[in-house]
Amino acid sequence: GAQGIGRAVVQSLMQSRAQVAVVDLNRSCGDQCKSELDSEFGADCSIFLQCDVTDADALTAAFQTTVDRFGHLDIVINNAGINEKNWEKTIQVNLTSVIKGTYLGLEHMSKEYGKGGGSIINVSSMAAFLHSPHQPVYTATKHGVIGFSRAMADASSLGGYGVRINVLCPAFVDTPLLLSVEHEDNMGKFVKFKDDFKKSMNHFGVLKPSLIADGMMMLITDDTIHGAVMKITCSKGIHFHTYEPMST
Ligand SMILES: NC(=O)C1=CN([C@@H]2O[C@H](COP(=O)(O)OP(=O)(O)OC[C@H]3O[C@@H](n4cnc5c(N)ncnc54)[C@H](O)[C@@H]3O)[C@@H](O)[C@H]2O)C=CC1
Ligand SMILES: CCCCCC(=O)/C=C/[C@H]1[C@H](O)CC(=O)[C@@H]1CCCCCCC(=O)O
Repeated sequence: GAQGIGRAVVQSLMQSRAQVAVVDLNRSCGDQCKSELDSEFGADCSIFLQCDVTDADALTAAFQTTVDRFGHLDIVINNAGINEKNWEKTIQVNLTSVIKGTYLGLEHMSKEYGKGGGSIINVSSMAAFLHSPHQPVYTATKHGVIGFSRAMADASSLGGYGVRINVLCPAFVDTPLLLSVEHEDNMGKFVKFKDDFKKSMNHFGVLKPSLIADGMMMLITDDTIHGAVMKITCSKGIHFHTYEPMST
């Protein structure tokens, strides 16, 4: 992502000397992000690829271009997310493309395909734990991201893929997406519940994107974390959801 949480994560990755492909639909935002990264880190360390993640062929090509450019892939972050107005599109961006991005990540990183392993982080939301009348389909997609990622993490363990798969669930974060909740263009008919949403935001507080980047870097660098669901909230900071162990 070229803005919001994605932009903060790119900054942290590049400060840690990673080479990064920024994939985003928004060309002007992507161009601006790329030129900022070039000034700070040099032009060879990043590429911007304009891509609609719901276009399966374009997403496949973006992965291939990245591998062609940098030689291999170690980390995939499926971060793109939109709000509610067009519910089918919301499912395509928030869930279908996360699944597609995970499968493409495995094609390029899994030991099953003779690759060297890696790490995938799928971005969900605290909306997966505390549902909201303001965003029913957004909420459903974020539940879906967790279910899919946990099951894939188990598949990766059992299949010896060598790829860690984790989920990150932020509460409210100060990004352009958060401002979108005031607009009918993004929320559709649920915009009328915006006062409720704002009340919840005032109550729980709003996080800085840099804290989400810190959580993301923990998931990337700690190779003991696999199949985990990280939550980030104002009240508890970075922490993990605990699940009942599965009965056998
Ligand atoms: N901001 C918040 O309060 C929270 C955000 N999240 C999640 O974090 C993720 C990032 O959100 P933010 O940075 O806040 O949003 P944002 O709107 O600031 O950034 C999202 C980026 O995704 C890109 N994007 C949207 N549709 C796309 C598509 N079809 N193809 C490619 N790129 C596309 C946008 O151009 C934008 O640059 C999302 O999955 C969101 O659901 C989760 C919890 C809280
Ligand atoms: C519109 C995009 C931003 C979406 C932010 C988000 O994911 C919001 C989730 C809220 C959901 O809609 C209803 C809520 O209550 C969620 C936020 C909850 C934050 C909980 C923090 C708890 C704590 O501090 O302990």
